[in-house]
Amino acid sequence: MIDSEYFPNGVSKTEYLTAVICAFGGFIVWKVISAIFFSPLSHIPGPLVTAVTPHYINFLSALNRRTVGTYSLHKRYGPIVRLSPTEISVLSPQAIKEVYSSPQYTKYTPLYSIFTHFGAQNAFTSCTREEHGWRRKAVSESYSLSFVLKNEAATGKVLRVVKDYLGFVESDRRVDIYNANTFYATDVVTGKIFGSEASMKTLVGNEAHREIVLGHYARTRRTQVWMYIEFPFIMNVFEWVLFYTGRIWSWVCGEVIEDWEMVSQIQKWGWDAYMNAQSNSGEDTVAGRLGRLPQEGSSTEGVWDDKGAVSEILDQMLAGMDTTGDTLSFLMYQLSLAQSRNAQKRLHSELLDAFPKSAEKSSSGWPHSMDIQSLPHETILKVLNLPYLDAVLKETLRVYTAIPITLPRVVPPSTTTDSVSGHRNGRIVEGKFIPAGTAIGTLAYGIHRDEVFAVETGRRDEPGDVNSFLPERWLINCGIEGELTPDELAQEKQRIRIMEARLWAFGSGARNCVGRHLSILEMKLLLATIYSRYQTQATPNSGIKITHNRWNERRTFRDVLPFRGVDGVVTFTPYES
Ligand code: HEM
Repeated sequence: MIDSEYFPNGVSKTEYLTAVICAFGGFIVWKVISAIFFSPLSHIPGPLVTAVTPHYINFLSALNRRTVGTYSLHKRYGPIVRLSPTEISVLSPQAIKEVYSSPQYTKYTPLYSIFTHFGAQNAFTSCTREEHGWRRKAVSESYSLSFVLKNEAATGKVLRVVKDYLGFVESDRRVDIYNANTFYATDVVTGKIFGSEASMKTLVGNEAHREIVLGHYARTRRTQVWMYIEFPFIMNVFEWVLFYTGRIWSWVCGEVIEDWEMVSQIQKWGWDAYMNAQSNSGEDTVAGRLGRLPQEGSSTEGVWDDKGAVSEILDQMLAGMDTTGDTLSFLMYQLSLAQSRNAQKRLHSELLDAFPKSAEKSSSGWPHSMDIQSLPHETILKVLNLPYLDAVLKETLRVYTAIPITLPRVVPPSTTTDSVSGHRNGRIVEGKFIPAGTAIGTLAYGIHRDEVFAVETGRRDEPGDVNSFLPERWLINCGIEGELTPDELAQEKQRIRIMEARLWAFGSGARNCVGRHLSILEMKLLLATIYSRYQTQATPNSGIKITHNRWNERRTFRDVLPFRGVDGVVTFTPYES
């Protein structure tokens, strides 16, 4: 009889099990050691755990701490840091130039592909230079500085929405600025795309439009976007299951579910507005231009159908709504805090000096009177060049940049061998060889905390370190009056030029923000109108019931929450006339 504790060859089961466990353990140890010492990214500085697994950075994402966590790693390990076995982060002007100025670094698709609409690519999501170039060419003219400022009708469209904003504030001077500013940015960008008549009218109280916008930013939607970014595989499987369940349902019940019926409210609105814009061709709008493209044959390199055009339009709409809305909210909230009282006073004085109340001195009565539909070109240029207004906006874009996260690209292959390292098939970034296929990116949050932004004001109540909000750092001699020698003046100008070159809120290279001129114009026109008329004051814990408190709802997509925990209500008090 054979003892059940032993195999026929005499080896005990315990010995056998021990051998299997040891072999498995050895395999794991070998995998870990080889990942740490021999993997393609093992020579990149970073915590050991990031050489072995992507779960460290995924864990930070789950805690809403990816951006600040990556920045801390840079502070510890320097300008290049490994985030996972297949991803690195870089933080230097040279690396930005290498990665974002070269069209060979393509976009990293798991992040960008969630911004496609109706299954069609657009300028933002297209990956390679070939896919992107012709789309970008087709849209960029409508957003160039000269086109945005082209005529009084173009700027008049923005002013009409500024007037609606004033009406919104006048109806209740305690304003949930998050909603107000998202509404404002939405009405402006849809006015630009579809024309004033066909735009969204959220500020003047169109409830259906408000519901669409707020629904788009509701917590569930944000979580969904976050899931797509962090767990693309799970979400793709989920989508696949949903798609085939729909097909089986159609087959069993005979009820056909069209693909477009599964799209969101805002996508449906964009589709209808685009179709209407094609039949109302009177106004020169972005939608009208895009609709005409295929017939005019302007896009020779690519094929443009209705789905492609609507995808492009939705991309512009969504890219222009919360970026601009959030920037305005951060700026207004910061100015409304007690510590910014002087900044607000200074802005008000600058506006009154530039546009005195007496109508004959002011070019049109604006900003004190809104009985106008457009402003002369010189007035617009004057607004754009007001130094303190400009400084406040730049400082907001620096400290509270609306897209602080890593913008990922993929390292391209190379055809030549690097003469210094002898490596093939990859690129040298920050002096290190990075193999082709590695995800690489930088984050504005970190770039904007570089020492070049630090200033010495000499005042204890105005710390000039990189984390404080100090618009004065963008002014010559930090706005402190006094004579400067020619050398000192030249140094100051150089200091500001360097800071301007580092400001990365709108990205850089061929994929930079197409809407930045529109965005700056709309923000400055609104801010000039508001701060020449009103004092604003933050009212934390206002007790106002806010149905969609987006302030607290933001997930990792923008994981830096400057004003966490406050309800975002600001009181507008008119200055004595
Ligand atoms: C404060 C406001 C804004 C900020 C901070 C901002 C920021 C950015 C950034 C950083 C990028 C580059 C993304 C990347 O490289 O992956 C970008 C791209 C883009 N933005 Fe903006 N944006 C703003 C407003 C707008 C507005 C008003 C529009 C309206 C048209 C817009 C449309 C776009 C589009 C279409 C792209 C993709 C460009 C391309 O890939 O060719 N943005 N934006």
